[in-house]
Amino acid sequence: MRYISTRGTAPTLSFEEVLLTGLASDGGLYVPESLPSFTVSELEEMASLDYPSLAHRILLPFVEGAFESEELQSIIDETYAVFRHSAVAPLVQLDHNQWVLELFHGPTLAFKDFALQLLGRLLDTILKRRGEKVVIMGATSGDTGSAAIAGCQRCDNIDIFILHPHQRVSEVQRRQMTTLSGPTIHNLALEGNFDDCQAMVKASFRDQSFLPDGRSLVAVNSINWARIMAQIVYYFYAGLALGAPHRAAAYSVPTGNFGDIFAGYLASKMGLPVAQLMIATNRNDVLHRLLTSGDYARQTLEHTLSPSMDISVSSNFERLMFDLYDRDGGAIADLMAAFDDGDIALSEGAMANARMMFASHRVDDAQTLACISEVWDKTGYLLDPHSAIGYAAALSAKEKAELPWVTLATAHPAKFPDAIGQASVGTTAHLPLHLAGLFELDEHFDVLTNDIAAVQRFMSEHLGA
Ligand SMILES: Cc1ncc(COP(=O)(O)O)c(C=O)c1O
Ligand SMILES: N[C@@H](CCOP(=O)(O)O)C(=O)O
Repeated sequence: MRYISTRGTAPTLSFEEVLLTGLASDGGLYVPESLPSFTVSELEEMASLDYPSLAHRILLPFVEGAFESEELQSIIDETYAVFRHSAVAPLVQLDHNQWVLELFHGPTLAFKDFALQLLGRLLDTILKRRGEKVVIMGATSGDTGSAAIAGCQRCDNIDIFILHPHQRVSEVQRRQMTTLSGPTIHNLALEGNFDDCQAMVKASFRDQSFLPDGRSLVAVNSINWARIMAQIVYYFYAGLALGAPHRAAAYSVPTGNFGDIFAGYLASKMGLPVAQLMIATNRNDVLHRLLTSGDYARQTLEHTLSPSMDISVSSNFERLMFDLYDRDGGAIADLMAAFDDGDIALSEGAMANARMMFASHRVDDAQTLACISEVWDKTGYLLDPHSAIGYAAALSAKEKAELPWVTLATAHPAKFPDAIGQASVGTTAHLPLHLAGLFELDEHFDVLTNDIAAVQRFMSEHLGA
C-alpha cells in the first residue's frame, strides 16, 4: 500500500513512512493511493468477528510492508484489551431506530483511544526496529492530548509536546493530560484557542529546522493517517451489528476536525452500506455552513459547552475535497492556497458529490443541554455534550427517520461535569475507578504566550538527550 498527498507533489510513502510523519512536504495530507474493499460475502463472514479480529481484517491491507499479519494481530489484541468493555465499542439502543455507539471505554474516556492506543504501539515497534528517536507534537482541544500521552508514554524513543488552549478545556480533560508526568512529557497551555495550537503544530511540521539534527516530528493529531485508519473499524463493527451488508445505517458524528466522520466516509467506500453521514456541529459551524451554502468561510472561534469541538479549521476536510475534485492534487493545492488568504467557494459538482453522502446540523449550547436532559428523562441514559450534539442531529433527520441511526458517543459524560450540571438532570457521572484519584494528583504544565517562536524555543530547550 502506498500513500499519496492531497496536494499532488510530495513523494509517495509507505505505511511506515506515513506513520512517522505529519503533513506531506507539499503541505497536503496523506491518503491511500487506493482503498481495499470488501464484497457482500466477505462482509457476511466479517459480521461474526469480535472487535480485535475485525480490526485486523480491516487494517491489514493498510499496514502492508510494515507489519506482518501475526504481529499486527498481537498489537491489536494488546491495544483493545485495555478497554473497559469486553465488546470494546458497544451499541446501546435508546429509541426506535436510534442507537449510540459508545466509544468512550478506553483509558482516557474518549474515542481518541481507539486510534492512539494503537498508534502508540505501532510507533513503539517501528522506532525500536529502526533505533530512532522522534519528537511528538500535537494540538488538543481537550481529548487528543491525554489519549496521545496515554497511548505513547510506553514508547522509549520519544519526547512528547502537547499544546492545549489555556483555560479552554474542561478541568477533567486538563487534569487527565497534566497529571500524566515524566521527563519526556510536556503539556503546554497556550494563551490562544485550538485553531492557534493547530496552526502552530502545522507550521512546525512544515519547517522543522528548530529541532536538533537527526530529530523529526511525528503527528498524533488526525493529520496522521494512522489515526483515521483505526477509526474506520468501528463503523464496520456497528454497521455489521445492525444488519450490514443487507441493511444500511446512517451515522451522526459530532464533528470538529472532520477526522472521525471522514473515517465513516472511507468505510462506505470500502463496501459498508452507509445511508448518510450527518456532520453534527456546535456553534463553530463552518462545515454546516459549507454544506448549506457551498462557501468555505473562516469563522471566529467560539467557546462552547462542547470544547473538544471548538475548532474552525477542520484539517481533514482537505482529504474529502481531494476526492470531491477527482483526486486532482493541483486543484486542491490552489484551493488551499486561496483558503489561506480568505474564504473559498467549492464548485457545484464538488458540492453535489458531497451532498450525496453528507448532511449537516448545528446544535447550540441550549439545544445541547435540552438534549442531555430530554434523553435522561426519557431513557435514564446520560449523554456527554458532544454526543448530545450528535444525537440531536440524528433526531433532526426527519425525512430519513426510517433508517437505523447510529450516533457516535465520542466521550464519557464524566469528562464534562459542569455541562452535565447545567443540564439539571439531578445526577452526575462518576469517573471510572482508574481515574478516581485524578483530583488529588499534581499537575505539570507550562503556560506559554501565543507565539510560535516561544513554543519552538521551549521545545528545543526541553528535548531529552
Ligand atoms: C469528544 C469529541 N467529540 C467530537 C470530536 C470531533 O471529532 P473530529 O475532530 O474527528 O471531527 C472531538 C475532537 O476531535 C472530541 O474530542
Ligand atoms: N477534538 C480534538 C482536536 C484535535 O483533533 P484531532 O482528531 O485532529 O486530534 C481534541 O479533543 O483534542
